Amino acid sequence: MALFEASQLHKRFGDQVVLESVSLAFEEGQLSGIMGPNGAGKTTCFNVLTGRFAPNRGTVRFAGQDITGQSPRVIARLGVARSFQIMNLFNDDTAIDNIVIALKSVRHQAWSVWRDLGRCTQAYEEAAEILREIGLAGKESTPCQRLSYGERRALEIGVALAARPRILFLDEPTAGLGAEGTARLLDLIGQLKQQITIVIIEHDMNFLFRLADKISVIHWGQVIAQGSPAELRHNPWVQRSNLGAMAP
Ligand SMILES: Nc1ncnc2c1ncn2[C@@H]1O[C@H](COP(=O)(O)OP(=O)(O)OP(=O)(O)O)[C@@H](O)[C@H]1O
Repeated sequence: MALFEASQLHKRFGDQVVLESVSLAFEEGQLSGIMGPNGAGKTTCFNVLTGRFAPNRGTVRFAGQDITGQSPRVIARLGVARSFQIMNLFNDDTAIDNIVIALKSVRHQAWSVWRDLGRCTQAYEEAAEILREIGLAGKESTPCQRLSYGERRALEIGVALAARPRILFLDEPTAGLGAEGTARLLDLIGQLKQQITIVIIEHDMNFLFRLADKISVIHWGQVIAQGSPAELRHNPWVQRSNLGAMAP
């Protein structure tokens, strides 16, 4: 059984059907990619999978449990983390404080404990370890707004990892990154995929084809193609979109 499964999801906004019937399965330990044209419904799909919107029909299961229509908070607590196209960081706080605030051990504490965080060395050690994992060792005390754009994108992933999730959803992680930043992120996510199940929406096909174990193409509110990068290379739709050339 897949770690995370969506079955026949249907989502409409008023009269506009965005997801007609989308079924997806993400296997534990794999990196799954989602691609498709602009406006195809990829972010809406993430929003339904992670609880921001309830589907009109269909089911979502995580680790064998039906989580359809549960709130983002409940779903996050079960071990599902996500990042957004637009970054969600506290710009005035340091890199390490952004991580500390998001730590599972800290979030579950009372506010009085949070105020005493300056003395909570264990939380800071855990956060420093996450900063090392995402390649930001040495930037602990740097205010978030003084980090480069690429460093902030990495920090956002660190914030998601701070919840120690079982599955991580990343919405267009390369957005706004140049070639060098994208190459660094490729290395980072390549390392993270050894430790955690990851699902990525990505427009950068080269990036996705190099990282993903499996890719699903969403178009017209449905999954129109699915397979490994090598399998997708032979898919007629992918070939027409001139994406097949990027498969290994
Ligand atoms: N909260 C909402 N209310 C109404 N319509 C919405 C809402 N969220 C998304 N939509 C519509 O759903 C459609 C799909 O949008 P979505 O952002 O999911 O596509 P996408 O595939 O992620 O696009 P992109 O690749 O450009 O990010 C769009 O027409 C959008 O306007």
